[in-house]
Amino acid sequence: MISVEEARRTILEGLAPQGRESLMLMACYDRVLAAPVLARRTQPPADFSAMDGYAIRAADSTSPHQKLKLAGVSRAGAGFDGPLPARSAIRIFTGAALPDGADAVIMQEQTESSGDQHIILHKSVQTGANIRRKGLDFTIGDPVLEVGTSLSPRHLAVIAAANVPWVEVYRKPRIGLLSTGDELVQTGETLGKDAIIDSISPALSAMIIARGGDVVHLPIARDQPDQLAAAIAMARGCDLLVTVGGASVGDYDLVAQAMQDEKANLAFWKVALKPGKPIVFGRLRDMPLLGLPGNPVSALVCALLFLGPAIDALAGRAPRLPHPQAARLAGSLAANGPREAYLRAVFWLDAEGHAHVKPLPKDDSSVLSIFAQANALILRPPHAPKAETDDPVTILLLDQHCGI
Ligand SMILES: Nc1nc2c(c(=O)[nH]1)N[C@H]1C(S)=C(S)[C@@H](COP(=O)(O)OP(=O)(O)OC[C@H]3O[C@@H](n4cnc5c(N)ncnc54)[C@H](O)[C@@H]3O)O[C@H]1N2
Ligand code: MOO
Repeated sequence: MISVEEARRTILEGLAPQGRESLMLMACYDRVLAAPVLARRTQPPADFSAMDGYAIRAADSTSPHQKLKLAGVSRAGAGFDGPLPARSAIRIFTGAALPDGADAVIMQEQTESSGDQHIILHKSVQTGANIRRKGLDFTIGDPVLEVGTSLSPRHLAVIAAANVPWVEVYRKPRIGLLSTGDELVQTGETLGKDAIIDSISPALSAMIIARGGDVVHLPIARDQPDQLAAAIAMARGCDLLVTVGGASVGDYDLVAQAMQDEKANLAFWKVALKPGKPIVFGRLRDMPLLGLPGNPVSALVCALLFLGPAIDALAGRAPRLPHPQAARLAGSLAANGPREAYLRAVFWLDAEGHAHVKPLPKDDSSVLSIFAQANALILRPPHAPKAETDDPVTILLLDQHCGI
């Protein structure tokens, strides 16, 4: 059995974006840049006022109560035409271009109108006061964003300001999703005596979308080699095929077998992890295949630890994992066995901001109702000794960011 870390490294090593496309800016939210964004204009395009007030020569403000003639107006989008006349001021508004010859803006609160087309200055101002210089933000040709940036609203703002309407992004990874098992039916279908509802596909489907992939839904494959082979064949063109169930050693657990039959390159089929020991990874011809275990909690914990980072790598992002955090244990834990364990738990902050975590009961990998109450996992290294109330433990938060 290999470690969680080694398994993740093996999965990620061969994964990279499989294509790129040019998209309209407004369609780029949460996509990943495949080329740097270069500014197609200078921003601001000229020296602009940062305040409502008067454009002046700073030298005219040095003597107290200086009176200046009002020579015109400069508004955002409609600047004053011509140079600033001597011993004059131009009424100027925030975002308006500075007239030639002016080298400062005095805020209107620091002036007073004398009622005869003149103003009186109540303060002296320095050269450059309240001016946003041309190119303060960026200059034409400047790289404003780098390859690999995950585009959030603030990134869209700078791309728009740089006058870039089309953006080069990586194509979304296509993730095939294939559940296996004779017992499986879909939610809402008529239930046979031994039926189990496929609860994992809807969860993984949501996670794939949340992590930036497109889901290719494949039909449930029954526990027969030819059915599984047919379903796998339908996944052609996917960037990654995820199978669920059939990853263990039972007579009807066919995923590793199918990979051997197809002469796939099988990298591993067991990881020292609890829950989630039977997890398969390999390559079928050119397509990577991640075989998740069928127990629902195991499948979702494996998705968090392996599938999420794999989608990130295929999408061109740095692989994301929940950040480990320290918390005080509220309860007790038995010594851990040889597998790295992830225990369902509830985390909270007390009034002083200290983190606490309480392990949840029924730690069986089929029990979804408890997993649904958890907001954290306690991470137990292999062979961790038993732990008691107030002992420090490491937790991972199950927040929106991880997609589970
Ligand atoms: N002799 C051994 N038996 C098992 C081992 C082992 O090492 N030796 N490992 C156990 C562990 S750990 C797990 S986890 C499971 C994983 O088994 P499989 O990946 O082969 O999954 P199945 O046998 O197909 O199903 C297990 C369980 O999960 C239910 N299931 C399957 N798919 C879904 C789905 N899409 N939605 C909801 N529930 C699903 C299925 O009905 C079974 O109850 O193997 C242990 N056995
Ligand atoms: O993945 Mo299995 O949980 O370890 O039940």
